[in-house]
This record gives sequence, structure tokens and C-alpha cells, in this order.
Amino acid sequence: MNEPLTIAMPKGRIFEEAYELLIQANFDLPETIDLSRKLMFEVPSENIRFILAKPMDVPTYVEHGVADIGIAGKDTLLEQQRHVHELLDLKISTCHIASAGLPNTVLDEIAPRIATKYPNIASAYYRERGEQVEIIGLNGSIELAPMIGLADRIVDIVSTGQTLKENGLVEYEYITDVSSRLVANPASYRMKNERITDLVKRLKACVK
Ligand SMILES: Nc1ncnc2c1ncn2[C@@H]1O[C@H](COP(=O)(O)OP(=O)(O)OP(=O)(O)O)[C@@H](O)[C@H]1O
Ligand SMILES: O=P(O)(O)OC[C@H]1O[C@H](OP(=O)(O)OP(=O)(O)O)[C@H](O)[C@@H]1O
Repeated sequence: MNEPLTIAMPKGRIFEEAYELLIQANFDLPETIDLSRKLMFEVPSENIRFILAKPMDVPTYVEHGVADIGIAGKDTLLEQQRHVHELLDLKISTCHIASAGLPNTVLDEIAPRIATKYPNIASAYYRERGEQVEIIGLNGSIELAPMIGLADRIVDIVSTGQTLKENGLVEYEYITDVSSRLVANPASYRMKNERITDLVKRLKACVK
């Protein structure tokens, strides 16, 4: 038998929708998976191996070729700028990146502080606008930053807007759309082209 196709799947909120899409595309996969501890599982009938990664790490596994393909949020791809081929917009886990802050506040002309989990996306955004900012990197609970005086604005994911609302923040600038994408390692894409092309075709038919 050929080498298995290794797919890097993001643990967390993308996983379920992405896995469901693979089932809809007629891949013969177990209906439920225990995500609590196991980080790798094989599906011999499909000759597929899944690795379960932190969402931000998926492009790293794919760039290094330890996964042939992977599913990653566009936010992660823009932030990481890894050398991977983006093959398909799966149109799942849709949200957007925005700047937000306390209501009725204007930014200081001198280096306002921007708290974010996306330092590269935020820097590029303000650089393109010719605005000099100080980026403060955080790993989560970003909405806290303006509330406690750590930053003037945040740059973060907005989906329903509930988190902003509950923390008394308002959206200022819509930065970019986000959805999950199928990505491939460039060498795998050449070497396993038939399998990857077949997978793309089957998934494409299920994308809503
Ligand atoms: N509120 C949201 N609604 C829809 N999609 C989201 C939302 N927040 C994040 N996403 C998408 O889901 C991806 C992963 O989000 P998730 O919250 O599972 O991981 P994470 O916050 O990076 O991980 P962790 O919480 O383990 O640090 C993001 O990269 C983004 O593409
Ligand atoms: O607009 P909403 O629907 O409220 O979603 C937006 C929230 O979802 C994400 O947070 P997450 O739950 O991943 O937590 P963390 O980033 O703070 O860890 C994001 O960082 C926002 O805080």
C-alpha cells in the first residue's frame, strides 16, 4: 500500500466542522473521535493519518512536510506566512479580524498601543495606513486589554460580536475576512497530486 496521506487537523472550534465536511465528502471515517488525549490516529480503510495540532501550529506541520495537507484559519495563514499552497476555501469557522476599543475614543497620534494575538497582521495593517503603533502581544482574553488600560485598541477575531459587547467594547475597523482553508505542502502536492486533487474535488462539492 502507498504511504498514508497525513492531514493536520486543528483541535478546537474548527475541528468538528472540518471533520464533518470530510464525512460529507464520503470519506469513510469514524463518527466520533476522542480528542481529549490522542494526538494522532489512522484510518486504514482510507489510508489517511490525522494529526491533531494547535490551530496556530497547523501551517508549521504542513510547511515542514510532516503533514501533507492541513486545515487552518485564514487568520493563522496571514499571521504565520508559512510556505504552503492554499488549495480551497472551506467556508467554515467564518469570522473577521477587526480593531476594537472603548467607545468614543480617538487614537493618540503618538504610537497608540495595540494589544493582539496577531502581531504580524496588526503591524502590516497599521503600516499600510502609515500609522505608527506599539504592538503588545497577548495569547488570549485580548478584550481585557483596553478595559484595564493595557492598550488603546485590540486587533482580534470577531464572530458574533458578543465578547466585545459583554466587555463594553466597540468595533472600529474591519480588517479582513476569515474562514478555514485547505493547505498543502508544495512537495506533497507534487508527489501525491492524484490523491490531493481527488480530496480537493470531493471537498469542493460539499463547500456551502
Ligand atoms: N469566535 C470565533 N468564531 C469562529 N471562528 C473562530 C472564532 N475564533 C477563532 N476562530 C477561528 O478558529 C480558529 C481556531 O480557534 P480556536 O479558538 O479553536 O483556537 P485558538 O484560540 O487558537 O486555540 P487555543 O484556544 O487552544 O489557544 C482561529 O484561527 C480562527 O480561524
Ligand atoms: O465575536 P464572538 O463570537 O464573541 O467571538 C470572538 C471571540 O472568540 C475568540 O476568542 P476565544 O474564544 O478563542 O478565546 P481566547 O482567544 O480569548 O482564548 C476571539 O479571540 C474573541 O475573543
